[in-house]
Amino acid sequence: MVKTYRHESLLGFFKGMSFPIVSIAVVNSVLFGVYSNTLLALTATSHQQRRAQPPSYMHIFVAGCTSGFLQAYCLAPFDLIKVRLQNQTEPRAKPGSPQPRYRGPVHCAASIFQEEGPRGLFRGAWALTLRDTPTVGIYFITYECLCRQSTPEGQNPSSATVLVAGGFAGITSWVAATPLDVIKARMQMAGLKQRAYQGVLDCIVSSARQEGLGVFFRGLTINSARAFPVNAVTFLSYEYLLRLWG
Ligand SMILES: CN(C)C(=N)NCCC[C@H](N)C(=O)O
Repeated sequence: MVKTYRHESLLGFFKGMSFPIVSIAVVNSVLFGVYSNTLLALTATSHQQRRAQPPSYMHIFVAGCTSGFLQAYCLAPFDLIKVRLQNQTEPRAKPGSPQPRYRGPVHCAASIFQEEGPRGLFRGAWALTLRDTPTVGIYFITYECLCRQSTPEGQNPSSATVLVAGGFAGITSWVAATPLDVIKARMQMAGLKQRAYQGVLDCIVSSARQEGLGVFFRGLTINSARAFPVNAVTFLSYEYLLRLWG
């Protein structure tokens, strides 16, 4: 954080943000939409009825994994652009300093498309899918379990319960996701400077060989620290919007 601030000023912390702001709305719509509609298909109960007839944890896990799998493909191109922009560490445009490779998210998308074709925008998508499918299942199971434990039978959880359950759902799922999150980011950065990997397994094995097993927990603290507030607010918005419109 100190180096980023010194080297790139406060703006360095908001690198690559314009795209996730736009994309996270689309990705969350797919994430929560697929989750809720898969649960509807599995249990024939709508969001409102679920308090009275709570779905089984197996159904919640299956619905969560289904939504994790489908949202990963929507997320992949946006996530690639975010990672490429965040990993540009050249200082802000100073005369004489090397210019960053990408001028912004649109230029980044166009450059990847030109240099690597449309498939280039899905670099790391397989690692992202492996990361998100099981962990989004864990995400929703943790949320539903914590909500049920703190809410009387058949009632809606309070705002405080939703915030705490959502926050811990975020932390739990990101602890499980961090190892593949590290691999995903390496796959996305590969082919830029260092050699591209032969696949996810090659990336896992060579990363472990060169840097030891600790490499899979790089960024765990920061992932968990941000996951609590982000997902607390996400679930509160989800619950209230559905009650408003449900
Ligand atoms: C561990 N993973 C991948 C998840 N829990 N994904 C579900 C939503 C994550 C949320 N948009 C966030 O940025 O934390």
